[in-house]
Amino acid sequence: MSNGRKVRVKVPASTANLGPGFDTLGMALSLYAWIEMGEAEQTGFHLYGDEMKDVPRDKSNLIYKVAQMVFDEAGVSVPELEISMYSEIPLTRGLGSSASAIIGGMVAANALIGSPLSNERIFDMATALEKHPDNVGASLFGGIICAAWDGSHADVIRIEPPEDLEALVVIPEFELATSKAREVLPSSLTVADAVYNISRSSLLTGALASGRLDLIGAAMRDRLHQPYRSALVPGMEAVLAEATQHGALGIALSGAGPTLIAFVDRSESRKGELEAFLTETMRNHGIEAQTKWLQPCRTGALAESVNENGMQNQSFLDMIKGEVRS
Ligand SMILES: Nc1ncnc2c1ncn2[C@@H]1O[C@H](COP(=O)(O)OP(=O)(O)O)[C@@H](O)[C@H]1O
Ligand SMILES: N[C@@H](CCOP(=O)(O)O)C(=O)O
Repeated sequence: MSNGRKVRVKVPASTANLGPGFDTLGMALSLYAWIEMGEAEQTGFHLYGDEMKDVPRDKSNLIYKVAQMVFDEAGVSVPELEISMYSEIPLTRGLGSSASAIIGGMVAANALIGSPLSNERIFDMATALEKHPDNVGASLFGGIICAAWDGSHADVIRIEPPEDLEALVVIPEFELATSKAREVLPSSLTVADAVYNISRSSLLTGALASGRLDLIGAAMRDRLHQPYRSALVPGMEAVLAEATQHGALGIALSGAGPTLIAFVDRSESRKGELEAFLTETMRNHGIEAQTKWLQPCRTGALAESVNENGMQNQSFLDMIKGEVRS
């Protein structure tokens, strides 16, 4: 029998790598997915929004599967679930939709059974599934994360994003699966390229931690993945080469792409020029792309009970309408 308990989780999107920090640096962004989960007598899904149209509505759904992993880990049995989800995070574009689904599903499932698992355990379980800690860390902890995965455990440091940092994402219309964008990577690198990336990744971490926005442009350069992925994203090479001349502090492929992410100083006066440059350059290469101004998101996935003490008793859809309007 269902105990009637329900939880809701709001989980942010993320951008991984930030240029040189391949599989280690990530940042949460102000673009969200909302998940409601409750124990049920029969499993059912209510998926809303354009991004959810091709997502499975049976027990093969990622949210259902990760919830069962959490219950197994905690030693409890909750076989039937009612799951609602709305997401504004585009799928397969390099903004961490799979990581947000994994983290959102795990955090919701854990909250539903009284939070027996620590966030650190959830981080390890999510990283084992996603295979790299950069997106899942950002969606779980918020802010900027630096993480290292040894195959069974991820160590992580969270950095508070600099106050003045703002992001412009350029989201091409086409999809690019992370698995496909990993297939084009070389199996080995020269020491010179490894040093190039280690030094910039370290510099970028230091620059973000100390608010040295002036160093971001030089620090975001990469020789480990972007040169190999540029053939998959027409226009990317030109955009990466020239965006800093149009007001960007720095620019990178977001995660495995095809989205590109430019960082700007909030007070930058050439934001319109940058947006026009990015859109037109992509269009000149045959790519239509949508732009969005986003903020670094300082909080990670948050769960709250739906019915407890009369709090949060509005319907999932009414809650979404209020959240997305505001
Ligand atoms: N809410 C969700 N429910 C089920 N599967 C999802 C959900 N969100 C994402 N996914 C899965 O994750 C895939 C996208 O992951 P990936 O290729 O890593 O790209 P990205 O994480 O950058 O959006 C989707 O094609 C889909 O299979
Ligand atoms: N470090 C990974 C990040 C993939 O991010 P996604 O948002 O594209 O899933 C990589 O670069 O492959």
